[in-house]
Amino acid sequence: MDNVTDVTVSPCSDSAYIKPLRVFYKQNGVSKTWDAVKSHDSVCILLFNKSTESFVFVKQFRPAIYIQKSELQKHEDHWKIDTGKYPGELGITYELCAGIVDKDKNLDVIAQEEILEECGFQVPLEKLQRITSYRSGVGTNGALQTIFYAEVTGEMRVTEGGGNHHEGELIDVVEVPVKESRRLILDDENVTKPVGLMFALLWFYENKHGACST
Ligand SMILES: Nc1ncnc2c1ncn2[C@@H]1O[C@H](COP(=O)(O)OP(=O)(O)O[C@H]2O[C@H](CO)[C@@H](O)[C@H](O)[C@H]2O)[C@@H](O)[C@H]1O
Ligand SMILES: [Mg+2]
Repeated sequence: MDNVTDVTVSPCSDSAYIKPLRVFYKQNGVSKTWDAVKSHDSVCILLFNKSTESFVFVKQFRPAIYIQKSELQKHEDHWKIDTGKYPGELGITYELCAGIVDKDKNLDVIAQEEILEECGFQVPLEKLQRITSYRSGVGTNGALQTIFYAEVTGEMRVTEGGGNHHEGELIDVVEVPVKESRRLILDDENVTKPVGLMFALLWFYENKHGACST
């Protein structure tokens, strides 16, 4: 998964996923500009495996994280990244199972599909608990992310998960015991993770303490 080579980077103006835009506006009569990215909303799911008393997370290579942690070297109309100096592991994250809202379906249905595709669990819709929603960023991308919680068991696992291979998705499903989650994931700044995952763990510790024996 972290065997990432031949990295080149170019400007992007025709994406199916994001639209970089410049916003011109007046605030209290003062002219201003702001550069922002319009993108899809998303859903994510905190999965708790009752059979193993573990959280189910996904690990994957995230190009957006990788380029932030690397140095871009200009080459004519594009950039290169020296993967000897900046190995692919820099872009590996721990995340909640998640997906973009790019279909005209209810959010819980999209969440259900992502759980199956990425983690291999068949979860009935009524088992999905909507926790809340928040803005995933405020500076450049203010897309809405809705977070769900679902308890699963070993019997609900129908595939290995791993993402949609036709879309090139390469995902490792990792189970982290609740007892070790604070130390392994939450407290360790060397684990690259989005804030939604940290929020989800704190929400669980506060609201689902009785869901396991810890
Ligand atoms: N920018 C992009 N460039 C190229 N291909 C892309 C792409 N975004 C998605 N894809 C394609 O769509 C596939 C499915 O992606 P998902 O629906 O699982 O969204 P993802 O979890 O990556 O990000 C979603 O969920 C995370 C986790 O919360 C949010 O941070 C994020 O904004 C949201 O897109 C990817 O495997 C890839 O093929
Ligand atoms: Mg995803």
